[in-house]
Amino acid sequence: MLRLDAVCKRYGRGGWVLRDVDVEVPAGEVVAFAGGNGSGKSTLLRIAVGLSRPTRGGVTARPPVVGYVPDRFSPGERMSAMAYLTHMGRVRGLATSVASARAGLLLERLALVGGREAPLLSLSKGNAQKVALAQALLVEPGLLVLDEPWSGLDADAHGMLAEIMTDVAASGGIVLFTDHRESVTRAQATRTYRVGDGRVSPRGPETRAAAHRTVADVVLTADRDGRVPEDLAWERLDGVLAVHRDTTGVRVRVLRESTDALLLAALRHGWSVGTVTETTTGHHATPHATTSGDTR
Ligand SMILES: Nc1ncnc2c1ncn2[C@@H]1O[C@H](COP(=O)(O)OP(=O)(O)OP(=O)(O)O)[C@@H](O)[C@H]1O
Repeated sequence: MLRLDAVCKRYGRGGWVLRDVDVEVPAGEVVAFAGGNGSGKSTLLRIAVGLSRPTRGGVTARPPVVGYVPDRFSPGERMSAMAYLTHMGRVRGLATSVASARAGLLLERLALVGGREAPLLSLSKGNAQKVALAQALLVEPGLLVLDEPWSGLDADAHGMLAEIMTDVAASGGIVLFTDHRESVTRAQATRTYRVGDGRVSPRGPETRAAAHRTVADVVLTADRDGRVPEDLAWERLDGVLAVHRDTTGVRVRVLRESTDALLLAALRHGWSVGTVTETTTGHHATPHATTSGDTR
């Protein structure tokens, strides 16, 4: 649970950026804040994580472990991604060996390009973004806050990011993120708020259906007769949240309501269905249905 109560914010003597913002987020939710440039989204996130103080009102029930990825992470540091993350892990209370093992795993999962020993200042925007994300995940966060997290990330990392967000929510954490694209907020969030004119208001049908969302992890493999299936732009199919390709096939996380359409498309393109595992994201997330086997 995270609560923003009657939060108001102005910078100095400027106009009100946020006025009387009331937001209550139960554990297990992925919440999007959509709004135009300068509407106050970043301000809202900084208040939620505790980096900025509201002029009036307050934030209560913030989970103790917070991971934050700012909209821009451009460290002018010569130290490498590994050294930086290990150091940040130690700052967050991890032993050096645990911090460096965790850093290594995260950089591998996020597929940092250019090598983990490259100086931070030499990283591209997208790769720096991956380091910022790894930093936020060094200790499993109860609150993960991401400011425009998709900007600059490549397609593979898009899928991975969506998967990470779902994982945090599935283990009872809260995820807050901003994006100005409605298609993204609709696909990724369990509830969406619109930020504009200083106000933050709930939006869209997903808000009402929010509390528990069921997703399916679909494992697809090459057909048994050895025919090589056609690769699809899985990321573009309806309801797809994450895509992970490996040598044996592809794993796709998809909203339950879009699972049948995804399976149909896969079968039509020569894929074989390995397993379909459903998980409900929400407060008490449990895997609750599994089917397996060749469905052909
Ligand atoms: N530190 C600051 N000092 C003064 N004004 C600020 C500060 N940070 C933000 N603002 C102002 O507050 C308003 C909201 O900015 P904010 O960065 O929160 O918006 P945003 O919705 O995140 O925008 P964008 O989508 O362009 O990143 C803007 O008018 C901005 O100029």
